[in-house]
Amino acid sequence: MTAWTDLEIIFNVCWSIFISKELLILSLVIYLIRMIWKYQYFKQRGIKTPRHTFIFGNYFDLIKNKNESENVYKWTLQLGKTFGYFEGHSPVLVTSDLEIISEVFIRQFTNFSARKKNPMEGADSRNLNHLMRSSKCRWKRMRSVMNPTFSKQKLENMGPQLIECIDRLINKIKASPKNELSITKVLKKLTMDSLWKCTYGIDMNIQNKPDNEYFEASEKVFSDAYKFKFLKILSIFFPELDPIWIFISNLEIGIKKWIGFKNEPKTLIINKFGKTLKERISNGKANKKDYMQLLIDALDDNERLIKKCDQLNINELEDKHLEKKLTFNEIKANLKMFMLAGYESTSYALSFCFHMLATKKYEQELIYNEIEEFFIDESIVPDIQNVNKLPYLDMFCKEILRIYPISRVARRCVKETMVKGINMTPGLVIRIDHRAIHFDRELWGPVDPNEFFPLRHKEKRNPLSFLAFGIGPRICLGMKFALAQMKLALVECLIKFEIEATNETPQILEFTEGILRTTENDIPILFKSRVDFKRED
Ligand code: HEM
Repeated sequence: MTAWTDLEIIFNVCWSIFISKELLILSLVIYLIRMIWKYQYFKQRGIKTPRHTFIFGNYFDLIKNKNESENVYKWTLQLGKTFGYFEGHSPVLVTSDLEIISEVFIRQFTNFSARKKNPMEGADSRNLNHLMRSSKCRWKRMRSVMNPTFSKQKLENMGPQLIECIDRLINKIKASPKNELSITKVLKKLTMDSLWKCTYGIDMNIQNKPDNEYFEASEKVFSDAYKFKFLKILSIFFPELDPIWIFISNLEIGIKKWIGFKNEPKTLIINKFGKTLKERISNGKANKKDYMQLLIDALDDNERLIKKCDQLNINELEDKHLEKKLTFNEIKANLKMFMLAGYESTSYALSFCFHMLATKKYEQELIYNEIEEFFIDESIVPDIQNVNKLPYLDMFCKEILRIYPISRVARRCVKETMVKGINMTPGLVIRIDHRAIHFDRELWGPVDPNEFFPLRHKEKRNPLSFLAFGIGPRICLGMKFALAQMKLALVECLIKFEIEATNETPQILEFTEGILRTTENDIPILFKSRVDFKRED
C-alpha cells in the first residue's frame, strides 16, 4: 500500500509541474501493460515458475527467513533443474543444469558478461561502477589490469606480511581471557588487516585497534544489506524508474551530510581510498608491486580513449587493442570493491573452518597429524608456498566451501542468444542454484553429499560441480589469496593451539543471507595451548 501511496505522490508532483494528466495516465497504462507482458516471459518459453503476484513477483517468497539459497533450492525440488521466478517483474532463470551453466558461464560468456545488479547501481558503465559491476569491454579492460594481482610471484612476496598479520591473531588469542574468543569479528579484522598490508601496502594494524572507523564503516555496508530499505524495494519493483530512485537516494545522502550527519559508510570508505591513493601517487613510484600499484600504473585520465575501447565488440576485441587503463575514479571504486569483496568472504570461510575443527575433533586430528609430519624438521617453517603441499588441509578447505558456499553466482544476459533451446534476451538474469549442485549425489557421491567428507575431493569431479569461487572468466579474482590465507592461518593456529567448542558454541550453524551467506551470530571457540607439537632438532 505504501509503495502505491508514494508513487501517487511522485506522479502528482510530476503532474502539477510538468505534464498533463492525460499523458501521465497513458504512461501508467503503457507501463502496466508492459509489466503484464513481462510476466509472460517464462510462459512464452515453456519454463515453469512458482506462483507469483502482480508487482512483487516472487520477491517476498525469495527473501523469506533471510535465506535465499534455501528458498531457491526448495523451488528446484518442486520445479526441476531449470525454472524461472520474478523479482518484481524482472525475470530470473535459475538452473542447476550443467549444460546450461557451461554455455552461459564459459562458451557463450561474451553474451553473459554482466552480473546480476540492483537497479540502484545504475548503468554498468557508470563512472563509479567497479569491476564487479561492469560488463562487456569495460569489464575486460579492468580485469586485464587486475589479473596479475595474485600471480605466483606476487603471492610469494605477500607471504611475510600475511604471516605478520596471523601472528597478531595468535597474540590476540593468547591475550584473550581463558583463551576463549568469539572468532567471527576477530577473523574479519585479520582478513582486513591482511588485505591492507598485502594489497595496499599499508599497515593499518586493525586487529589492535578496537574502534577503527574504517572497519566499522565496512561492517555497516554489509549489515545494511540485511536492512529493509524502502527505496531499494521500490527500485526492485519499478526498475525502469531507477533514475528517480538514484536521484532520491543521492539527495538523501546530500541532505544528511549537509545537516551534519556522519558520512554514509560507502562514502567514508571511498573518501579514505581517494586520500590514500592521492598520497601514494604524490609520493612518486613507490617501490611496491601490490594491487594498488598495479592500478596506479594503469592510471590514465584520457577518458575518451578509454571509453572508445569500451564501445568495441567484446567478441572481436583482441588483446592488442585492449587499453589496459583506468581513470582515477575507477581506481578509487576498485580499491573499495576489492576490500569489500575480500575481507568478509575469507573471514567467514575461516570461521566455518574453526567451527568444524572445534565440533569434529577427528578432522582436527587428521589435519594436525599432517601438519606435524610436514613441519617436524625445525628448519621448515610454515609459509605461503609450503602450506599448499598439505593435501588433506586443501581438501578440508574445499569441503568447507562446498557445504557452506558463501557467495551467489549469477550472470546477466547482454546479447540475445539461444541456450539449450531457450531464447535468452538482454536483462535476463541466470542464477545458479549452487545448493542443488554442491549437494548432488551424482556429482559428489557415493559418500552422502550432506556429510562433511574432505576425501571426496580426492576423486576427479566435474569442474562445474565446485562453485564456491564461481566459474569462467569472471571467477573470483582473490581465490588463491583467500585459500593461502585460510591455510596459513589454520596451520599457524593448529601448531599452537588445540581448538575446542565452548558451552555456547552451536553444534549446527544457522545461516542468514545479505550480500553473502553468513552466520547470524558470532562463534565462540576455545583455544587451548598445545604442548605436544614435536619437532626434530
Ligand atoms: C573464501 C573467500 C572467497 C570466496 C568464497 C569468494 C567467492 C567469490 C565468488 C563466488 C565470486 C563470483 C564469481 C563468479 O561470478 O563467477 C567472486 C568474485 C570476486 N571475488 Fe571473491 N571470494 C573470496 C575471496 C576473495 C578475495 C580475498 C578477494 C580479493 C582480495 C576477492 C575478490 C573478488 C573479485 C574482485 C571478484 C569479481 C571478479 C569479476 O567480476 O571479474 N574474493 N568471489
